[in-house]
Amino acid sequence: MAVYTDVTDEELHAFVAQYDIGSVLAFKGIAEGVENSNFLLHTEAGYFILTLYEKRVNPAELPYFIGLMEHLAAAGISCPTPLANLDSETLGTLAGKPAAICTFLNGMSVRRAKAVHCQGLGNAMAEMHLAGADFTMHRKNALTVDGWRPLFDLSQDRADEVCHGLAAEIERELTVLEERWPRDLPVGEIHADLFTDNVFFLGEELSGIIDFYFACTDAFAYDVAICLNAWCFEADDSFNVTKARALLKGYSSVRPFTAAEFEALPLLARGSALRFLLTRLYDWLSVPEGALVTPKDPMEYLKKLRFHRHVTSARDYGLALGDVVA
Ligand SMILES: Nc1ncnc2c1ncn2[C@@H]1O[C@H](COP(=O)(O)OP(=O)(O)OP(=O)(O)O)[C@@H](O)[C@H]1O
Ligand SMILES: N[C@@H](CCO)C(=O)O
Repeated sequence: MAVYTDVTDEELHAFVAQYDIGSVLAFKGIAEGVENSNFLLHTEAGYFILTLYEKRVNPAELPYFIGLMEHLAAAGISCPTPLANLDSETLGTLAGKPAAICTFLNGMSVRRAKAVHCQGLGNAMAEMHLAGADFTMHRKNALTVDGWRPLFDLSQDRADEVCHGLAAEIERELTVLEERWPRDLPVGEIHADLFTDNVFFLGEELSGIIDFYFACTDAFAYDVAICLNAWCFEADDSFNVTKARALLKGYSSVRPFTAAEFEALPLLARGSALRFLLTRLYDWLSVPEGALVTPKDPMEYLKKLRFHRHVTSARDYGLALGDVVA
């Protein structure tokens, strides 16, 4: 469950009174999510999401996340828009935590994405990348190649409890990726956690993107690689090239890939698989006794990583050089 902080009626009313959204009609905690406390807020002006930022979000980075959502929303991207209060501030304090109220987005995440959803995702991701081009703030990606080894150090000794030989396999992979990681690809603001639970659809139409709290300044194609992993594998771990082709076509019809991005895609997909393997491995080994959270399966990402290791070209993902590269 993701309500870590209790908010009293008095605190809530005083907080909402700082905004021009009328008085509170209803307020309830949202169970989904694990990072922050989220509440559905109904006021005389409509529905909103109230978020209290919990300990894994660095308060110093909130202006970047809030600013990026504001910027993208103003550019026409369907993402939560932070509301400014009567003092023109988008970030306040509630129950001792940094807090913001954002617009509510209609739609639902899909349990089983179809190719048409992947195509819509590709379109929207490319539009988001283009819309971020004139955003002036930047944030280093803490979870790219330079951050993986320190993260691995935290789990290395116990990695083989999850799978025999895992520590050695990760060590070999890290060595390869540190050596070959591409550093000269087109960069900009990326979402970096565009999993199915963060994308809403109304039927087959994409209606919104949420949860920008891993967003950072990094290679656009790395965001694409994250999505290949999160959207294009089936429950039996097989890769669905039809979905991948739809995702890549959807993306490149808005923002064509460069030749360097085409070349780098298999390596970026390996790196992205390793990134989620490492964070999941850490979380798996760190679940406190009796905790209610179910950690996500690190092995899913080991299997994805092994798949990409055998990919020799982005053609294997259904991307045709002649078709899409500018
Ligand atoms: N702007 C929004 N409009 C509608 N629903 C939203 C919005 N923001 C969040 N939600 C709802 O709240 C849930 C949790 O939000 P979110 O994924 O941002 O939380 P989190 O704790 O940061 O998540 P995570 O654990 O995925 O990092 C979402 O699954 C969605 O149901
Ligand atoms: N999307 C991440 C968790 C939240 O960042 C994962 O599936 O491992």
